Amino acid sequence: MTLQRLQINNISVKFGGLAALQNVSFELDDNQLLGFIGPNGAGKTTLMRVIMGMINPNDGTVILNGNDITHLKSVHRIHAGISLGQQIVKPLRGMSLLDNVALAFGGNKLLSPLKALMVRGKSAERDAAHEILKLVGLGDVVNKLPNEVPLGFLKRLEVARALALKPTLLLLDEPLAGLSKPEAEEMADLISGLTRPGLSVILIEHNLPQVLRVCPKLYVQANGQGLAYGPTAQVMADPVVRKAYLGKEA
Ligand SMILES: Nc1ncnc2c1ncn2[C@@H]1O[C@H](COP(=O)(O)OP(=O)(O)OP(=O)(O)O)[C@@H](O)[C@H]1O
Repeated sequence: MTLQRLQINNISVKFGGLAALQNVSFELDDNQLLGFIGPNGAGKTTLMRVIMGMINPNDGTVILNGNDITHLKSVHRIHAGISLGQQIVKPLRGMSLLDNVALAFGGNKLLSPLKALMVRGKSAERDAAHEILKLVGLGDVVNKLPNEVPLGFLKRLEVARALALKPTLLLLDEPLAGLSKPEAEEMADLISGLTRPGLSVILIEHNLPQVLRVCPKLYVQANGQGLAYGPTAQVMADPVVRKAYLGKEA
């Protein structure tokens, strides 16, 4: 199944007295790469967690392909085609890069991570994991342990693990953070290349030059509120965005 449409409708989230998200709305169709930007504390990660089912919103709905998934558990959202690459990479340190991906690959079929561990040896899954690692440029280091490779590789591994769940909607939370300029450029190209009919990507990033280079569409948020959404050039020309996000009007 491909992504027909993700609809975020008036989502609000409160953490105690703090309104982390206030009436946030946007839509995403298939084969789109949406850059999701905003200053620190804007609520970007919170919104990704709402889409992934890790946080229950106080108000609003998340609609996937016409179905209300607002209160669906994360595991069922994974089965429905949503996957998340997290900001802080947490590979299983005692396992090779290949096994890290093979394990995630089993995880899209099983409800229990423990059961997924038991299928990690299956050769079909290891073969598929190898293909995914090649896709993210890690084909030559599949047998290395996470501690033996640089952060740039671990960021790619996180993308590979998210891809192993066979998503139609991939959420990536700051995949360029901590990378050098050339590494960030390569990663941005990699992400842009992943987007195709059958896979849409939401890219949360602080690296504005790379976001502007590869994302045809942007969603901008500040202080828990959506500021602008649309084609990149149009959004970046919006005086509200320039003032609130970039700190200047012209
Ligand atoms: N579990 C939580 N409990 C309480 N407050 C939280 C929690 N998670 C996030 N917040 C607060 O909600 C606000 C939005 O945080 P969030 O991490 O979503 O922002 P962000 O845009 O992803 O920021 P950054 O770019 O710094 O990662 C912040 O003020 C943050 O401190």
